[in-house]
Amino acid sequence: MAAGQQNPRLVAVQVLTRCEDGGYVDAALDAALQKSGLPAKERALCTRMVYGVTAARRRLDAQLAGYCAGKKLTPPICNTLRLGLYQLQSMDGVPDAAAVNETVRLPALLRQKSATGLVNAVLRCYLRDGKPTYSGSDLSVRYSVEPWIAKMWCKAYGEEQTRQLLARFEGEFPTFIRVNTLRTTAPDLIRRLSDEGLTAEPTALPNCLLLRRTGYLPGLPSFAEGLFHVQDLSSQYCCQALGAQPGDTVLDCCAAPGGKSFTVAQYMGGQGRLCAFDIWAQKLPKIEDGARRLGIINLTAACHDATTPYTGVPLADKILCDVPCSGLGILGKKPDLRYKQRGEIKDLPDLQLRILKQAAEQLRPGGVLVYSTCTLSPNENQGVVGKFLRDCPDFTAVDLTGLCPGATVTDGMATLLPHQTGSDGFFIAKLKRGTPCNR
Ligand SMILES: C[S@@+](CC[C@H](N)C(=O)[O-])C[C@H]1O[C@@H](n2cnc3c(N)ncnc32)[C@H](O)[C@@H]1O
Repeated sequence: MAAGQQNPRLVAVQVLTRCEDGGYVDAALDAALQKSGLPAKERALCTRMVYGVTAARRRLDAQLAGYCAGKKLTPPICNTLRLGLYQLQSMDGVPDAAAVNETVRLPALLRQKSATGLVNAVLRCYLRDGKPTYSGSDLSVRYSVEPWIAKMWCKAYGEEQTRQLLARFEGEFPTFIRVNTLRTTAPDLIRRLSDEGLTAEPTALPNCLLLRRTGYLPGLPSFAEGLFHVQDLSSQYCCQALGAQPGDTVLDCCAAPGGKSFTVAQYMGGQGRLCAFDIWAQKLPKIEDGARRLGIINLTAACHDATTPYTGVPLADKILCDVPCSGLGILGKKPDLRYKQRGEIKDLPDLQLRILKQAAEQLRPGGVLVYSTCTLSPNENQGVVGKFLRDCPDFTAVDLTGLCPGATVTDGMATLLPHQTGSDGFFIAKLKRGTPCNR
């Protein structure tokens, strides 16, 4: 490492320590990497370490407890030990000797030199023991989630499904993209991406492609030309469920950063009216920039709190309520969500129901509303829709059987479990408003 250059492990420990008080890993890492001046390869290493240690934190702590009993650890030293153990367990490309030697240097760099001996002793002892893996039967420790999450899933899906679901979150998640049908076709985009060195494959869903190898996608000429946007398969099924048609009036109540609005606009063939709302004005430029890049001309982005009436907005043919949620379906991509406390998300079902009921007021008779989340929490999913259907008898659930291969459909509503669909954990309910004669 050149003199004065940042150390990727040091940056990783600093980010991990900063996030322990509740900061978001992705934001803290982005900010630290920008300041760090690290070259691309070291940035990738640092990123892998931060995400990996975060995803395994609960299990690493359980294992470290056996080596550090009775020792008082400061947060930076605790994170140094987690990082050391993680490298020895999960980073095949880092030789054991390098993992230990580089990690043992960190206490001095963190101005906690007195902990050097402890870090050295713990890591060498773990190596001498033959790098044992966690041998307990507690799913929440083995797969590193808060106990209430494992318990909730065992109750909802059974223990074996929960094990498979949690194991899936430890693997790599593929990248899916959405063909911009306003500008190209799937076969043409596949050829174009191949010229740019990427392998894209069709999926069961038309115009959804799976990328086998990815790099920095926004750097591709085809991206700059607006031929696609990145969007998970589950989100694309959600947009398909809405069934927007050219000429429709469509509201997207919780639209930022805009991925689903863009796909819906493509189903609309650029014709009709698409209002993309979000409560945060600072998020609107992301929607507007994306729409501009993709050549979408029938989308208007505006600031609106979806729990309040939509004044001056026409009744809609289709409404998408992709509500704020606990995100438990995307633990593989956002590892810090594994440690959400139940209390932090207890108010979400109430907010989600208020957003859904307000949207319902804005739907024309005979219109269709899709309620979706990227969480696997029955309270936020079937619980909210169940209450809605009881309170709003002019709505019925449209059966989503057959929408997405591998999805579990109960009472017409689809739950997408990642180990069954190969995509994000997701929930989709399609609700139709009766026409005056059948209300
Ligand atoms: C799950 S995200 C939406 C993702 C988006 N549909 C997409 O596909 O790109 C939920 C969004 O709801 C917004 N939001 C939260 N509370 C809201 C409210 N009361 N009214 C409108 N939007 C809200 C958040 O700012 C966030 O952007």
